[in-house]
Formats: sequence, structure tokens, C-alpha cells
Amino acid sequence: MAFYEFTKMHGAGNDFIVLDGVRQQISLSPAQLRALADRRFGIGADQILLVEPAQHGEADFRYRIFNADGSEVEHCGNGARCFVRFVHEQGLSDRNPLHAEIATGTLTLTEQADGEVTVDMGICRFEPATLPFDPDGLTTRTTGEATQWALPLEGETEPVWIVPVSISNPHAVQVVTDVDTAPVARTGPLIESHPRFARRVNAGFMQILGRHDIRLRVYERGAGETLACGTGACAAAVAGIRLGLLDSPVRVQTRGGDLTIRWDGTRLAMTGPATTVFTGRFDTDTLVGD
Ligand SMILES: N[C@H](CCC[C@H](N)C(=O)O)C(=O)O
Repeated sequence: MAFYEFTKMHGAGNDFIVLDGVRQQISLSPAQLRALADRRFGIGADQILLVEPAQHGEADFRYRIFNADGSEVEHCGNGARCFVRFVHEQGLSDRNPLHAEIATGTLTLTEQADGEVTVDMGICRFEPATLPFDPDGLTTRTTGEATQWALPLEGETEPVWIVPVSISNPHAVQVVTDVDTAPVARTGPLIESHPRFARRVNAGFMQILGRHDIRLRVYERGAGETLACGTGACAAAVAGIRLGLLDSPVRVQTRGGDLTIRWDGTRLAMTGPATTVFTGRFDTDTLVGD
């Protein structure tokens, strides 16, 4: 038997199992991660966040992210806000701002007096190769500073016009007239696993409300539609600014709550909530593997 303590948290309804890999040695297989994230046979979560000692000097801790399908990924914006709340609540550190090491660099995380958390989200890139995305032979159009590609989908009569954005993790953002009627359930999976995206992709559906306001739904890579996606909110805001439709700051209304994104063309920052729901412990022997 191996018992592990966990904390259940969410950032605007995007929910997480958070594990302390500093005071307990944790090693979980993809099958065990899938079992933990299962909403019937396990605890249930969109992602699992693992806090570990930093591997490089300048960060305070290492921050690892696993999707509900067990895949390890590069970044999670809502999770970063919960990560810093977890570190402070667990007494792992009282530093504020805190520096978190992710696969592609170091994030600066600041808990604010009002309880919200601001995350320096790192860099965003637009070159298809950074996702990676293979645009070869696809029709393109340029709007403002942004290039959109017409992505054909299996069984769909019309292609979807996507803006590829890397927030260390890959996003394909499209503009829709109404997020409530957008075919997220039907086309989200087709985009997520589209063969043009070698490491799959998060599919964003953005409705423009005004120069500083959008509504957003995201069909996440490795998790399906979530109530909010932090990196997805960043990708949508940046895509909208480059399309000439938005100006920073952008309020992103998601089904789980609101996020604020600031982008000056280089520095990308996100502010939003982080909530602790409950704590517990699980025994890996009781996890029903697939
Ligand atoms: N599904 C994402 C990781 C989680 C991102 C999301 N939950 C966020 O808040 O940024 C991916 O595979 O890249």
C-alpha cells in the first residue's frame, strides 16, 4: 500500500488534484493518474498538479502538470494560481512572489491582498512550428497581425479558421458568434486530435463582446471541455489582439469564472481566483487502473 495526501482545488472551475512531492516521494504511472482523475472510480479532476523541489537554482519549486488522460504537459495557467495557494497554505514556503519551474522556464506567481493570484505566464509564440502545427498546403488569410489557417475537419462541410498560439502548450483559437451555440462537443475533439498537430492541441472558441471583453470555451487536450482554461484564456486574448479585435487588458468570461489577461506584445500576465475545496489521502492499491 502507498498512501498519498492530496488537496482538491480549482481555478475558475478548472479542477485539480494537487500533490506534495516535496515532503512525500510520489511516483504515479499514467494509468494511476488516469484512475485518480476519473470522476467515478477516482477523486476526479481535469488535471493533476505535482509540486516538487526545484531542479534549477532560480526557482523555489518545480511544478509538473498531468492531464486527466495521464499525459504530462508544458503549462497550466489555472493550475499555477492553485500551485502558489497550495504552497502557501501547506507551509512549504511563505515567499510571495513565488517562482515556479515549468518545462519551458520559470513563472512568477503573486498572491494578492484580494485573494486573487497574478501569474507571469511566460512567452507566447505564433510560429506553427512552436506548437507544432503543420500548415503545409492549407489556405490562409491575414487579419491585422494574425495569420489564420483554414483547418478542414473530418465530416464537416466547412473548415474552421484557427489562430495557432503557443503558451508553451499548444492552442488553436477560433472566433465564433456565440459560445453557447458553438459546436464545441462535436468539433472540439476533431481539432484536439487533428493530424496537423503532432502533439495534439487545445481548441479555443472565442466570442468577442467588446474591445476588452470576450466569452471563451475550451476543449482541452487530454481533458475535454473544462469550465475554464488559463493558458486558453491567454491564447484567446493574444489571438484577438493580433486579429485587431481586442485591446489589453482583456476580461475573459469562462463558464467557471472570469480571468483578466494583460499582454503588451511581450509580457503576458493572467489574474484570477484559486480555491481550496478539500483535502484527503488515497491508497494507490485502491486505484482502479484501465
Ligand atoms: N490541457 C492543457 C493543460 C492544462 C491547461 C489548462 N487547464 C490551463 O489552465 O491552462 C494541455 O494539454 O496543454
